[in-house]
Amino acid sequence: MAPGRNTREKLEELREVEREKRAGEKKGGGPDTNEDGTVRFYKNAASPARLAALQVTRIVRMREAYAQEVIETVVDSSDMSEADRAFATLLSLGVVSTYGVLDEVINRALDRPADAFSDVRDALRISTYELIFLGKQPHAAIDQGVELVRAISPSAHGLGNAILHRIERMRGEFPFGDPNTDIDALARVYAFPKWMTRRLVEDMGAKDAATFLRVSNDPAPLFIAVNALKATDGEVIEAFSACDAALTPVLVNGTAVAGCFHVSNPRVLVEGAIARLFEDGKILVSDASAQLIASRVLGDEKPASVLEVGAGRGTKTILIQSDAQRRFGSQVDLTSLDLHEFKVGLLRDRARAYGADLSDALVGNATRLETVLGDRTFATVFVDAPCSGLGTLRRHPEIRWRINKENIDAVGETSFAMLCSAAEHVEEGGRLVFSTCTVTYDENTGMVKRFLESPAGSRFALAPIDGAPCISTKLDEGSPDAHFAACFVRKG
Ligand SMILES: C[S@@+](CC[C@H](N)C(=O)[O-])C[C@H]1O[C@@H](n2cnc3c(N)ncnc32)[C@H](O)[C@@H]1O
Repeated sequence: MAPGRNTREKLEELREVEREKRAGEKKGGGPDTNEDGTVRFYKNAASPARLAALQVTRIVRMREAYAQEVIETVVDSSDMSEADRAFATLLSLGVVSTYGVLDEVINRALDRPADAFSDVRDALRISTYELIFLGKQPHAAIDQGVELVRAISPSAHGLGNAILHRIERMRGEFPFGDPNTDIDALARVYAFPKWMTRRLVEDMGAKDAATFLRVSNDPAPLFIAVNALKATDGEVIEAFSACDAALTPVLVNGTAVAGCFHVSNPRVLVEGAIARLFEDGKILVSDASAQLIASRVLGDEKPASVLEVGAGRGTKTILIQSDAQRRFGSQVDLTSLDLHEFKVGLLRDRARAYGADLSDALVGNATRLETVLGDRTFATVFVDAPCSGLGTLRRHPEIRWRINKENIDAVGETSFAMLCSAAEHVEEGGRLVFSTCTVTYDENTGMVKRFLESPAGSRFALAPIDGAPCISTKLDEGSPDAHFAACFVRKG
């Protein structure tokens, strides 16, 4: 998860910021904005796909929203042709993922970076993306860019024209250095913040970091999990093959994950028979690495009680119960906990819909679990920790520009405190499983080391998973997301 997102307070705060920005930009001659965040454009000749991308990227910027969610409301539900919807999606995701680099390029073309206020920048980013990252013909990209500027601020079209021509003249110099020797140029090529690129190279080594950066810009593959609480694998495979869609079993790090399948054609999910599998709670969408980790939480023997900390909206809760059903023939006694009441509400609804039993679903701060649990202990405690989410950038391309070093440190502190607090609630001989969906050393291997060296961790030993010290899935072409998990056993 991206740090600190999705709370109602945060949304309210963002709306307030947006109202203020709207008032400020209006004074500066900006366009009228509707309540849903869309802009009322001035007369222009920009193509529908580019205008839609402008709406999406502006809303993502102003509301700090996830691009995929805005695309669903602005693009997917529009009456544009399929080709236009695809182009609008390509532009929207491209712009939000390359945001900081586009701004750097635009700034290089400006005498003073403040010369283009934020609404005009939204328009310029689209054409700059087309020129720099899509290698589009200058004629079309610049003409359309000027129209986008006109749609936002008719008086700024001359400025827009001048800036885009300057960018076109400098594009041969991009990435302004040799990516093989200059880390800032490497960051620009793959559109990552420079500090993050340096950190990834330090943590992973140059070769793995370059693969990670490259693959993070690919479209995310689609995986489903068969919910063994409601369906069999055979039934689901048959339903897909009746729709002419093959399901491929998935190996993650060379290990088979029961009930996990790759879907090669995402469009098939809206087919009647497949949509019904979702409605009936027989399948759910979940990354294959997340499915692998959920299937390793319970260990070889059915535990008498399980506590899941950081349960969120309950995807892994459902997967854990589905795994218990598959392997032990019945569900486990499971208590879940999350900080946010609205997530716990969603978890309860989803658990019911998917047939997953909950002994309890608690709201509480897991850095101080004793305030909610007293001295209760469990045979297995699973901490699905909040993290920087860098392993999931293909699904949330915009978050790389929202995270900073301080966020990563802060979320790491929360995660460490959750792990130490959870350790107090593991029975003697019990399991403590820790997982993240990120790749930084401090949040993964460094966290394991830090925990084992801490007073809370001194009573635990690292227990291998599938013969390895931990699960660490790496990004590669077509691979699942990069996740991490480690398992500790409480010494007697
Ligand atoms: C990686 S996400 C969980 C994803 C979830 N397990 C799933 O499978 O859908 C981490 C979760 O930790 C929760 N969290 C963050 N800080 C917390 C805290 N101090 N106490 C309890 N939960 C917290 C977040 O609300 C978030 O839902």
